[in-house]
Amino acid sequence: DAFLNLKLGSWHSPRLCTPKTNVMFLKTHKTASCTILNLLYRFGEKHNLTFALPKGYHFDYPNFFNSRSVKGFWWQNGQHYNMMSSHMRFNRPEVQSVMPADTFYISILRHPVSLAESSFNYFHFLAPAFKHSPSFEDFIANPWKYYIPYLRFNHLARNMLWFDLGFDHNAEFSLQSAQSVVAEIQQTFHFILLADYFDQSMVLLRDALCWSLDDVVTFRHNARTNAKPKCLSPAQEEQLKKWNALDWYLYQSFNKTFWEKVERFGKRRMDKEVAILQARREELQNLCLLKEGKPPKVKQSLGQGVQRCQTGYVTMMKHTLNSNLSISDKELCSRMIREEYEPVFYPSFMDEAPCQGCPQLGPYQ
Ligand SMILES: Nc1ncnc2c1ncn2[C@@H]1O[C@H](COP(=O)(O)OS(=O)(=O)O)[C@@H](OP(=O)(O)O)[C@H]1O
Repeated sequence: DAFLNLKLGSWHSPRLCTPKTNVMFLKTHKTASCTILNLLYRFGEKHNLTFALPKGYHFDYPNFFNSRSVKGFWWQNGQHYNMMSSHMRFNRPEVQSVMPADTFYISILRHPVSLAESSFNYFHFLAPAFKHSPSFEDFIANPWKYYIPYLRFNHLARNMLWFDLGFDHNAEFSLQSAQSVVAEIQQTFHFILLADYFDQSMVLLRDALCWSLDDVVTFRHNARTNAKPKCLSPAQEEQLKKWNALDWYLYQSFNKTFWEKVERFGKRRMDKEVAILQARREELQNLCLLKEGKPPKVKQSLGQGVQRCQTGYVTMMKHTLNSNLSISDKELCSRMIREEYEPVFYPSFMDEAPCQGCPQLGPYQ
């Protein structure tokens, strides 16, 4: 059925809604956010949209977002952008001063247990708490031995999503305050995606934005190749949830609303659209990528400066294009594999690389 629809090109049929072009994506860490960035850049490029870009590498992360960190922004000019999508610590009034009033706000969460594992590996040398723990297991067993609250970058080791969304990641958990934070997020963000249900998220996103299905087809970006599945015990998982109690509450809340949305969308319809999305991804992977979606490993190292999305402390998957592509397929495929801040593929709306002139170091240096 999915393949039949695929062949008939049903997702190209005209929609009875107007595609949204003003989108703010709060790019949280280790949540498939580079993959989302890829689709936003592609959509922006296709529709000639403007992006609010940081003056440096990030919007002054981990400090709160300030409109002064947007390249070329001068609030007195009353200028606005269509899209904003780099890492930041969210600050609603400042973001609203840069983005138009009808902006569609989205962000993405991931289950705190797998998020912690990804974060421990990726940010091992950046978060002091991780750096000083001999192993992930040691950290889980006794995080307070390694964690000093409010030490710069230690938020990457505890309630990182809560922090990125602009709240105090060291606050004691209380149901009342957690509920009020969730309510505030719900007031600001129109849709919270879940990395753990990426394809379902894409189907809902496409529906909410009135985009085409091809607009939300992506390859997986920024994945580790050396990620051995960690066999954590149920007790260790519980410890991690307790340690990240604010993020765990956040995740549970938005997981619940996510599945309510799926219910409203229709489960059968969801299954069908997910199947079409997956079939299209496979088709594009077969067309574009060497060895059908099994890209060769590339050891990233600090100082390369190109793929700034990647710190170099872990081995990342690097997509490699098939060599015999036609000119038009090559253009399509190049866009599909474009990483965050890859100057070679800078679209026209990025007149210069945001990192030009920056020291060739990894993130946050
Ligand atoms: N499509 C899709 N579905 C599910 N998961 C995905 C997807 N794309 C990327 N990923 C995983 O997201 C992790 C990278 O997240 P980010 O791109 O947000 O990282 S970063 O903060 O910008 O460095 C990284 O997780 P780990 O591999 O566990 O580290 C990616 O594998």
